[in-house]
Amino acid sequence: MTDASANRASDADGKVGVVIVAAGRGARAGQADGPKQYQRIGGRAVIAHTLETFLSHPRIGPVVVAIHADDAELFERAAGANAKRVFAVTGGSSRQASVRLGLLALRESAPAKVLVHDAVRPFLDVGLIDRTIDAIGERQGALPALPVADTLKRESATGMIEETVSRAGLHAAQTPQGFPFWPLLAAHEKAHHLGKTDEFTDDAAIAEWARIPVKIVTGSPDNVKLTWARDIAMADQRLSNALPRFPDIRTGNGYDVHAFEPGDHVTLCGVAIPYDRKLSGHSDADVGLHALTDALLATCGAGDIGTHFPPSDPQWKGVASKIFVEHAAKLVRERGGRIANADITLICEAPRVGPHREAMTEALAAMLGIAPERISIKATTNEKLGFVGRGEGIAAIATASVVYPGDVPA
Ligand SMILES: Nc1ccn([C@@H]2O[C@H](COP(=O)(O)OP(=O)(O)OP(=O)(O)O)[C@@H](O)[C@H]2O)c(=O)n1
Ligand SMILES: C[C@](O)(CO)[C@H](O)COP(=O)(O)O
Repeated sequence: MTDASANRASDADGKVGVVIVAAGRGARAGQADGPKQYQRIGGRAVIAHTLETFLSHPRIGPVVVAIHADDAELFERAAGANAKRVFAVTGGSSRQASVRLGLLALRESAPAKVLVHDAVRPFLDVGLIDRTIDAIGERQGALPALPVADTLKRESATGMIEETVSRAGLHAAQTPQGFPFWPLLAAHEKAHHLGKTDEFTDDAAIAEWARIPVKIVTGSPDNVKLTWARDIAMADQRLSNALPRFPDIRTGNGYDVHAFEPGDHVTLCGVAIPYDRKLSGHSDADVGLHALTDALLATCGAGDIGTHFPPSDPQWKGVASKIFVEHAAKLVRERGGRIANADITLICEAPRVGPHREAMTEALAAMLGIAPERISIKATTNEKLGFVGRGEGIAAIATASVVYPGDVPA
């Protein structure tokens, strides 16, 4: 709790006092790990969202939070730095009792107007606060409410419908409810002294009993009260959907090189190209497909081509490298990945790649199961530099992009 004077606001500065009731046990929500106001939605406690909205509103002055005697630690943890910007008081055994204790704690600050709000309505907004404050009069309260939209039925003791109740003029009450401070406190005190300590489920009802007129202002459909476990799950879902998403797009690269040896063709990107030499290797030495296999494996951290097809294993002797690429694509798919594109650059002085590009693209599209426009095959010479430039072999660089399910974890 803070130094009271730091938060004290008076009529003079026109700031509005607030009582947030947070002393309930949340029996209907039935959360095993603490009352609903301390459950996390969108990464923060329910009450932290509620506090934030009030504390960042320019018209709001002193804020009192009525908490349960057992919840001091939970509250401090949930409110974080904001715990020091409010007065925490111990609430009572009913909502009404908690409101009264909160109002008593505000007496010293003596605000002209007070808002009473449920901690478990975290989706209130600035407009709703303003509308409510604006409608408070010297002897008039303000209640945000929405017209009832469902047809209403009264149930009999036997579980049958007794009657259909007209919904004309009926509204569902929300909070924050606003009142001139002293008349509301007087009404609560009177009820308390008459032993009426838990018969009013909201402050508009106690005002009605004390003959304080209450004006209805438009509520907000978002301003739901979290009552059941399902409400908490939906609130969390709602806030999570509102967070920026970081789709799980991953890029992998691969590099390979094979030397020439005597022969009559080279196999590049699955296509046999007549040539006066061949590439030496354990398999068909398709340097482009080897680089691409590594790029695909890299997108899911699945090692490299040697992890899956060790050159020491005789079963891979002379095989078509297509099986390496198809295996890597299968691993990607098994993890839910969708290949967005594949890009291969072949680096050689000869043979010429251009005339075979279309056939290579088609072969790769079939291997990967993606459209040809998602495949790019490029070739370049090495400007006669280095081993590639001297015509001793062919190098290849490949890049693959894969979209995996879900988001990048925070
Ligand atoms: N003795 C009480 C009871 C309720 N409240 C507060 O009043 C608001 C609305 O009450 P409700 O939704 O009924 O909360 P709970 O009483 O906690 O729920 P339940 O009735 O399911 O136990 C909540 O912010 C709750 O913490 C309070 O401050 N003190
Ligand atoms: C005050 C209130 O939020 C108005 O709708 C509501 O009455 C409080 O909840 P409870 O279940 O009646 O305690």
